[in-house]
Amino acid sequence: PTHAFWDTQPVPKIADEVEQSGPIEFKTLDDVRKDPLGLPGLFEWVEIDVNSQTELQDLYTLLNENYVEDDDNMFRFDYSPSFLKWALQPPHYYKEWHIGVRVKETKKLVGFISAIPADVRVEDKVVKMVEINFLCVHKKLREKRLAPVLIKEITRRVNLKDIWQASYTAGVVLPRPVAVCRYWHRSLNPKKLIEVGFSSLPPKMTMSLMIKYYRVAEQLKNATMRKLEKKDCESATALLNQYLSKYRVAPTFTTEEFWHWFEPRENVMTCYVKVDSDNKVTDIFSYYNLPSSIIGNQKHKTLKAAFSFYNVATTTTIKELIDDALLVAKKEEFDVYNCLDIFENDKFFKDLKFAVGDGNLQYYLYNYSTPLKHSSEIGLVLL
Ligand SMILES: COc1cccc(CC(=N)NC(=O)c2cccnc2OC2CCNCC2)c1
Repeated sequence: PTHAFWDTQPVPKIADEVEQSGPIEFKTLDDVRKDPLGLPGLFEWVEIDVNSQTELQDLYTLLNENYVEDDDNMFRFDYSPSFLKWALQPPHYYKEWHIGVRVKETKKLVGFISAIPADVRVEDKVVKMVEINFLCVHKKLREKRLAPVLIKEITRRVNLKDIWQASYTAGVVLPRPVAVCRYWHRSLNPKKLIEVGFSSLPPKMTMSLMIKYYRVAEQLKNATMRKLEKKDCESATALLNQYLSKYRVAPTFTTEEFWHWFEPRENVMTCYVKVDSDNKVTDIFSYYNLPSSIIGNQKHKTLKAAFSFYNVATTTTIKELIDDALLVAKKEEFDVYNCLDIFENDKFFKDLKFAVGDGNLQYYLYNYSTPLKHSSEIGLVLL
């Protein structure tokens, strides 16, 4: 059976045509098991305490060695410990939602899944939900049906907090995508990208021509853009929430949540703003730092990648804004700047010399049916 597990879950069938948006099943706390799901005898459930350096390091190592790879198995995401701590501890997080599976005897961490709270509007309804991320089973334990157990256990623990919906992304097609998105890359260090096999030298192109072609601007188009500061938060949050209201699927942020997600954090989050004469934020660009291990390359160990986060252009154009993001990312020594074709991103791909990637990223909602969206109707970014 293609989807032995997913056909048992409250998600729309692949072929479903839905009209109205809304929950698929209705359960109450009484319907939720109070005890953890059963695990095969060798394994035990643990809570990963991301405030513990050693447990955070265990999580880092599990993901560094066993998490998502590109389709050609040349690269594997290499989330840093400080990134993971940031991603897992937004306001109102629960430590119970940082679930690990360890081998009883050796205490080796062999599985993980996480949830964080998020208010996500779907069409005209704000849904209290969680964002599921970092589902990972050790390479040596694949095909043992561990992932369905991790998914059921995180679902149970989220339900215990009276939350019944979730959002998640995956490179694979499951029942049933809310949107199918393409990813696009903008070379910043073409020489290295060609050396590691991320990009190839087009025919008739020389390396020096390639370097020249991808050279970024010398100066910011928006000369007054500067790093976000705490004093900007109120107006930046209002600006972002207002901007996101035009998308069919988008989060809403409190000022506290905004500051957690956008405060500049070295090697994790970069956020620049432009303010008007009243010191109100009018434009924002932001990206997160997600390197990838380069599998089997002796000269280069790591691909430095910036991933576009949330951007708002009101006194400039999105093209000029992202041009400035590229300049700052180059200055921060990133090799590549990655985007999905969500928001209005397809307006700048060509002019800013992005190249389309070789895969798709699907967006999903759990226990919530809604008509399929075009990628440009998505205003939600998962880490
Ligand atoms: C270049 O190194 C890679 C290492 C692992 C996977 C991929 C391909 C891939 N799967 N890319 C994405 O999912 C992706 C491409 C552009 C923007 N965001 C993305 O994913 C984000 C959001 C979902 N969680 C992972 C990071 C590339």
